[in-house]
Amino acid sequence: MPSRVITVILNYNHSKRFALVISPSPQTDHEIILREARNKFRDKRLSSVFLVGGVILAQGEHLPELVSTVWVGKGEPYCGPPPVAHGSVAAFDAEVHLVSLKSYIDDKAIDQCKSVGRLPGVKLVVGLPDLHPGSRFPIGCAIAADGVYPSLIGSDVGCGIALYELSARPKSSVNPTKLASSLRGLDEPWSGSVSAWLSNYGITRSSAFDAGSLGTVGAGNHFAELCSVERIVDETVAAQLGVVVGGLYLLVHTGSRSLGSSILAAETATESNPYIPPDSAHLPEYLVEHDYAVRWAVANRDLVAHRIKQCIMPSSLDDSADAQPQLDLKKIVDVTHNSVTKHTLTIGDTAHELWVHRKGAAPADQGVAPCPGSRGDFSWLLQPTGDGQYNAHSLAHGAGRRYGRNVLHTGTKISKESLTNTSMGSVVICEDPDLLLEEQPNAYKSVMPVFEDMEERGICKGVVVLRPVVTYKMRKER
Ligand SMILES: Nc1nc2c(ncn2[C@@H]2O[C@H](COP(=O)(O)O)[C@@H](O)[C@H]2O)c(=O)[nH]1
Ligand SMILES: [Mn+2]
Repeated sequence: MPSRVITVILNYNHSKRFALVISPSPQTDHEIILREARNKFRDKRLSSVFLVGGVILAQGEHLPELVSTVWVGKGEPYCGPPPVAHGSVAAFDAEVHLVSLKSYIDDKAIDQCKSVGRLPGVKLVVGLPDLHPGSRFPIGCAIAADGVYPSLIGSDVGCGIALYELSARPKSSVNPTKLASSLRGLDEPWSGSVSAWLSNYGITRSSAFDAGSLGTVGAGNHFAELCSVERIVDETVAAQLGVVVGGLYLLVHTGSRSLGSSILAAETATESNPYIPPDSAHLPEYLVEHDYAVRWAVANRDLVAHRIKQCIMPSSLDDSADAQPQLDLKKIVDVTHNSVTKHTLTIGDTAHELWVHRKGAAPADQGVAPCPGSRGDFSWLLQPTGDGQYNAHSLAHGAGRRYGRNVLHTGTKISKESLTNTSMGSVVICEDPDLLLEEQPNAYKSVMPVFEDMEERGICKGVVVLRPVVTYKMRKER
């Protein structure tokens, strides 16, 4: 078993806790946990190790694979959270489906899918062809369970990708360098009324993240990309969407920024992967927060698009003077790829009402979904097909990472110029050198096999192929 990190909590005082790395060792996990706990908590009397629900880890035993939190005590009864549903930490094996013949899939991601399939209540795990390992749970994956595991959705609740029309027929030919230089001020807080913008999405609450973050792309894997149409594969669907050759479009990939992390942090304050059973009184409370983050993320993508249009096609409209600012460009599609939603799925011969967790998976029951490749590859618009049973009503949300971020800092040095000007003729704006390197096209799998794997499995067909023109990540203008 490779090294793993667990949280050790003092049974009678939950504010006392520490992270423990357990590496392969001749000692048992029981011995290692007690030795370290006695040291850290300065109490030689510590003698018992509990798993969630009060199950005792016996002397000489190793921890079950999926356990990430333990409580240590000195003989008193267990004081941690109640047992998980089904009353046991022993998990059941779920079905694991992989949609991949051609796409590269890291073994670690498959192991993560199998581990998740052993969590209580999980009935089906679908690894899509963009599947790749996450720090704890797989990405590019849909997980159907009786109840909800907030940690499986990740911290960026509501993250997704939307496509907007900037211009159906630009007046002059598109010049990537000129367009790139017009994208300014996008990392600054927006000057308009964030509460008025949020009210367009039915959001009347406010958060500490509204003023500084709403309308900004955010770092990491997020991006805004101007694209042209490379090829129309399905004329009928493209016409329904209003996507035409010669048009200029905008893909926006961003989420709920720190709002989503704050929601996950609240759920995981005492346990790193809590389970909310379907009949729990907490489930509706959690869903209120989840839905808030999902709507906030939609509002965020729209505001990023609105600001980008203002940069490229400045109008007389001054957002700071507008009492009720509105999205002023046509949105073609918007899909959320980190969320949980309810679906009916037949497992074996039985139909189940299940919560489908999508961690980097596009819904396949809401019409056309974007599948971005990378800033040096094409992006696809996909029409879902089939009955959604094999793929838990989900599609790949992108090409998926091929290499972890650290790997990209090793090897031959690549010039800034070759990273900011791609082989597709597009321009990249990213003034953070680390991010520029970590998000380079080579970091991602090729999108074509990802698309072909899904098409061959009968879960989607191609509609439009988009070519990147300018990819905006971030500027350092302050
Ligand atoms: N068209 C572009 N696609 C990109 C870019 N950077 C990443 N990607 C793709 O998006 C998904 C997003 O996945 P997430 O897990 O980070 O939400 C990723 O799998 C890539 O395929 C880009 O600059 N342009
Ligand atoms: Mn995302």
